[in-house]
Amino acid sequence: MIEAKKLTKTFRDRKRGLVRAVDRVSFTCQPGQIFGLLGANGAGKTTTLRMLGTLLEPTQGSATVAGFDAVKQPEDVRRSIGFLSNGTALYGRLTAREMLEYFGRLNGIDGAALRVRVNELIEQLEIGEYQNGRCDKLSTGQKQRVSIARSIIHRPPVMIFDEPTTGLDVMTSQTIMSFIEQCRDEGLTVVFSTHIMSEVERLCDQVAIVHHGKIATEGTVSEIKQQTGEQVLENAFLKIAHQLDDAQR
Ligand SMILES: Nc1ncnc2c1ncn2[C@@H]1O[C@H](COP(=O)(O)OP(=O)(O)OP(=O)(O)O)[C@@H](O)[C@H]1O
Repeated sequence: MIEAKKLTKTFRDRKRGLVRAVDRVSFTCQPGQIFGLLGANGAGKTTTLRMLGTLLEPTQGSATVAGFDAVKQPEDVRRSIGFLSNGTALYGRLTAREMLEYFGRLNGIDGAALRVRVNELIEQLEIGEYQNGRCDKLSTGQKQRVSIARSIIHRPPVMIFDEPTTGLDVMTSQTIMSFIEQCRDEGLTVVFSTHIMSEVERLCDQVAIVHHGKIATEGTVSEIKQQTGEQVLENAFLKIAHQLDDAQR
């Protein structure tokens, strides 16, 4: 489970002064649920996910991830999560298989257990054909499959996806979305960020619309449509964003 309580992050920016990137964001995501953060560029999605993933410390507020406090127990949180963004790096000189073995060892898996887990992921994600190819020679889609396998090798109970399909073609995006669904079906707690409406419609059990660092509204996709009186999620999103902008003027 993930519980964010009034998570806040301010950055000191040379040009803009103090930037409140995330402003008192609270939400809960249960096991077997996909929670989506939907927002435009600069809304604060990545910063929120990075705080959950212990990559950034909140200025205020707190978060519990898989029962551990993100500030006080960062090691435990890191062991309990898989983090996938579209920039998740692979080491070019390693083969796909070596890459998975390497990350398995980093996560304390070794010997026969490591072989079994790597083989399982190679089969599940259809990496077999290019498992012995160097990562820098793989196509974007192939790399993304290896990145997925890498992020989940230690069987974390929580998965965090930061705009995982940005810049990918339709086929690769479909692979990622199916994988996100599979995580949910296996009972994992899944949080992901996106600005793509169709992904939210397909995947999210619960969605929060993030605008200028704040959660503007939260609910199921149909609740948000109903709230705004809009049939199309994009229109509902725009309406909420405009209302918030008007209120701030
Ligand atoms: N290290 C930083 N220093 C200063 N400002 C930052 C820093 N990181 C993020 N910001 C600012 O915080 C705000 C939120 O950024 P964030 O990357 O979280 O948004 P996002 O919703 O993920 O956007 P995108 O979809 O473009 O990735 C933006 O105004 C951004 O410029």
